[in-house]
Amino acid sequence: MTQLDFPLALSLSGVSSGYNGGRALHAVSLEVAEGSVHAIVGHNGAGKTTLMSTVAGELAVAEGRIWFDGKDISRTAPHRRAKRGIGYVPQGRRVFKSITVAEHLAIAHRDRKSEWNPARVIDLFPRLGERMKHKGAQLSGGEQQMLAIARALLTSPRLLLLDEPTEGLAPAIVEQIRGTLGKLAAEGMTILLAAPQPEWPIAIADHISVLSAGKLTASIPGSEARDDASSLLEALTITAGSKPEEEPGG
Ligand SMILES: Nc1ncnc2c1ncn2[C@@H]1O[C@H](COP(=O)(O)OP(=O)(O)OP(=O)(O)O)[C@@H](O)[C@H]1O
Repeated sequence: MTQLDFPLALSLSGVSSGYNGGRALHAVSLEVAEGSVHAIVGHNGAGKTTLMSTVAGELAVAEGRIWFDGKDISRTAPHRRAKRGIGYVPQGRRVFKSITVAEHLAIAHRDRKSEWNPARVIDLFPRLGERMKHKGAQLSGGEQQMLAIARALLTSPRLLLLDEPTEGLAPAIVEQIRGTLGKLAAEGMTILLAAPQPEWPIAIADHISVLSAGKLTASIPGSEARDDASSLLEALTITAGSKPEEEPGG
């Protein structure tokens, strides 16, 4: 699939954002076609989380515009973006330690008429079905990640944002998460995900972009990356160790 074959689900135009008046993201322009998987790869500190939380609305857009489903959501509050169909799986998972898997799912499943329900997410992640009475603190990292994705799916998103969903997980679990995301993508879910390296996303991505020091420095179709990932790896190598630009007074 090329970016032009399908309508756009998400579009960023010259988006900058950051912390304490400074910028960690610099004029990022990005298009995610409906039903496609777009992977953002970049080293630690490249700005992946900043980008994801800006799209989710947790971080304000300082410059530029974000469109979702053809509407300008640049100033839309996070809960309204969620209502419009943006599901966010943040880095670190944000699973509650003291409540059970069943309770997490019940809380997330607010809209009884939605196309996703606890039975459907358990179908996708059978392991969660076996851990329903376990509290967040008793879950492994992989189970917490599954729960974080399940919780986002229960909001019936049309765009799923995943920030480093395989961070710290064993290879077998990474494979499982990749398989599940591939399945969701095959069912038509639009996915924007962030990862430090292209290794695992390359198999499912329709498009891969490199983020470095808050700027997009390379962007190629997934099919091209699967044939030859050298340009991506080169972009990552060139930018290894580069630091985000300091803003005066930032
Ligand atoms: N809460 C914060 N306050 C101030 N600066 C921050 C904050 N969070 C991130 N930064 C800075 O913004 C820049 C981008 O960080 P960000 O977390 O977006 O990168 P990342 O690519 O997600 O890295 P990682 O892989 O380590 O999560 C870094 O220089 C980081 O130090």
